[in-house]
Amino acid sequence: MNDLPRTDLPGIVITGASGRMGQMLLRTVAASDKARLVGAIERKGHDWIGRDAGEAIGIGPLGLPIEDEPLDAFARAQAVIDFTAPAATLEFAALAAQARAVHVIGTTGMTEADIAALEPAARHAVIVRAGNMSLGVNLLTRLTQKVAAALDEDYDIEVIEAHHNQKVDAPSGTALMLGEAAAQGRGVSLKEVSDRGRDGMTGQRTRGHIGFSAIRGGDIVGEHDVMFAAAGERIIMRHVATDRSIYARGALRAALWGQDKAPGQYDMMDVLGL
Ligand SMILES: NC(=O)c1ccc[n+]([C@@H]2O[C@H](COP(=O)([O-])OP(=O)(O)OC[C@H]3O[C@@H](n4cnc5c(N)ncnc54)[C@H](O)[C@@H]3O)[C@@H](O)[C@H]2O)c1
Ligand SMILES: O=C(O)C1=N[C@H](C(=O)O)CCC1
Repeated sequence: MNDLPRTDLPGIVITGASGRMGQMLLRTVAASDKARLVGAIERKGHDWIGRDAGEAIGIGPLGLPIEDEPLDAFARAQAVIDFTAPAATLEFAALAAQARAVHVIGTTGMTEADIAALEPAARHAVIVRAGNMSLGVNLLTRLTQKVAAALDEDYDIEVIEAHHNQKVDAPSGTALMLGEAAAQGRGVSLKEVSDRGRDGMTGQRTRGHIGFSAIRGGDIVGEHDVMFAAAGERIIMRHVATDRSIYARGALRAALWGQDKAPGQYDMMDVLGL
């Protein structure tokens, strides 16, 4: 047990505490007057284990040591915010369900099989999962669906994303969310119309397909364009993230929103009422 003051505010555990998002989430929850930090988790063997989470991220002592036993931490939490990696997220889903804690999943790069494997956990606890937790991207997603529904296949849909050079998955979770929304708007299955990784003699573009391109470089936080390209005109809708706090604020909002919901799988559209 840590020596944080006990209050009635929902207790939150952050997994992947040393990561780019883990650190931003620790800052966001520590500064919030709507929740309190009750745990910070890293993988076994990480050199931050045992260090005070606040000192490790440079905001001063929080009285919260970084731990490597997730279930112990989840048992004293009302929510777990998890931006890590697919294998870790599957493990955390089972443990969060055991603890009946809301599991907010920001992790991307999950396969269809990974997502299906969340279902047993969602029978016992609330899971909120989204490839992007920001208000702006979720609005763009809804707009994309509406524009795709309004236009026919004379408009070629392309999703272009750019991220930092440490990102390990492509297309980004956000790009897939946007592509899925475009496919839904058109009334087609993304799986059947998705064009990824064009290279070499690809032949002409297939009418009705949705294309994806990924740029990786430097410290780009996250940029997404949805392009509707037709003869004589192009509509381009763009979201540019300049600070990871937009994702952390969305994740905290999801953790609080989930407190009185029935077990099941939800996304940020549910949280934001979009
Ligand atoms: N949904 C969103 O809004 C959103 C926004 C930003 C990033 N992301 C996603 O979040 C994930 C993390 O991104 P990042 O930039 O913070 O990556 P990162 O590599 O900086 O951090 C990941 C952290 O997870 C930790 N981790 C891995 N396995 C673990 C385990 N078994 N137990 C405990 N900790 C473990 C790593 O040690 C690392 O500290 C990625 O999938 C990324 O795409 C999603
Ligand atoms: O930095 C990342 O990694 C991000 N991942 C999410 C994605 O894959 O879309 C959200 C944007 C930042």
